[in-house]
Amino acid sequence: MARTLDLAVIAGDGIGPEVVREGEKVLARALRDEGVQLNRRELDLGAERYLRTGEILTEDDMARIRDCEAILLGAIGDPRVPSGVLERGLLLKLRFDLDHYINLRPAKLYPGVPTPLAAPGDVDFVVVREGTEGLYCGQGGTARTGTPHEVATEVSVNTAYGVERTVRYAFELASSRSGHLTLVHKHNVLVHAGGLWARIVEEVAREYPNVRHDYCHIDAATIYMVTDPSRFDVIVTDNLFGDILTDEAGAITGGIGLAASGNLNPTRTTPSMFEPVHGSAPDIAGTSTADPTATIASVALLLDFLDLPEQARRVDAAISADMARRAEAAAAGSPLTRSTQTIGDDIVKAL
Ligand SMILES: NC(=O)C1=CN([C@@H]2O[C@H](COP(=O)(O)OP(=O)(O)OC[C@H]3O[C@@H](n4cnc5c(N)ncnc54)[C@H](O)[C@@H]3O)[C@@H](O)[C@H]2O)C=CC1
Ligand SMILES: CC(C)CC(=O)C(=O)O
Ligand SMILES: [Mg+2]
Repeated sequence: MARTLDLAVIAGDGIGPEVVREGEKVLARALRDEGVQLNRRELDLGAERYLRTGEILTEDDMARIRDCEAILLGAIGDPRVPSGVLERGLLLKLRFDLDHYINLRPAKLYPGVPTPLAAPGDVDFVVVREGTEGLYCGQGGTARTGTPHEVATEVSVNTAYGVERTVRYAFELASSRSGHLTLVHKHNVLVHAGGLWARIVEEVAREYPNVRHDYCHIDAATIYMVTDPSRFDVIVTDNLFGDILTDEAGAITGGIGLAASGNLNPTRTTPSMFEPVHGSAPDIAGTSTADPTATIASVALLLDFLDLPEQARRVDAAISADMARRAEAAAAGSPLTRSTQTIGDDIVKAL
């Protein structure tokens, strides 16, 4: 029987619909070549629906999403909606409810791609960011609200269960790569959470004698990321540090418009979600200048996760070919300026 892929599509806000359109174009082409039938289910979620109906994510939406094998998401967030309403109520709710405990964010500098790095070297690492805990749990609140004595708290929740499954995933990944794992945290100050992470890394490390592991405080990690990024292979870190570090990783590898991510539930009991690292970029929405490559690279992660590695490899190769074209044009002194749609079309052609 022919394989089918039931995909939930959440284009979202700002540039989300623009980049998802291109991601879907590439996905459709890659699946067609493999004889896989794509059943797409578009969900009207995000700012427009919220402003129209007051709804963010209903039980019915969740049921329709849970029915799918995977989710392709653009971005969530709109200046017309108070900050956090959609980010927490929609994006984080999806990640938490679907138990996306691994937020996988590869960072690779393609040859010749412009980078702000003085000495680029070999930049090819993966950030394994914990996805369901930490400071993003929503534990906290305010007291004496609106007074000069207001107190606001935001509590970072770290469980041994949550940290261990993330660390274990990162060690597995490291043992399939160069065998080097770095824990990034701030255990010199965040002694409780950092202490737990460091202890669990030491414990799990005993099972992986083939993986060398070290430690880096988050503040120093932001330095090394621009001065010596080749020191990293697999970084494992918490939700907030991983969020910040991966925007920086995007910036050093050619721009945030190239950075892909997968929100994975490795147990496969719920659909995993693939999305660019960037947000809804309201500053460029509607201008057709957004780079869809991050979304297309997220499609490659989706294909790989869904056991279509050959198709994933082909999409990656098409992106590499497009990167080479960019590099050639830049080296010749006439950098390519293409619309979102043209970049998508060019990558489809390269497939
Ligand atoms: N996963 C998600 O849905 C995320 C949502 N957000 C939300 O997005 C909104 C905007 O947040 P910002 O902090 O401005 O972050 P952002 O990532 O949307 O934009 C940061 C900068 O990167 C540029 N940029 C982003 N994507 C690009 C692309 N594909 N091609 C070229 N340039 C690109 C933007 O123009 C902007 O200058 C907020 O509402 C925020 O909460 C932010 C990050 C992730
Ligand atoms: C908007 C946040 C909830 C998410 C974010 O910035 C990210 O996951 O990179
Ligand atoms: Mg982010």
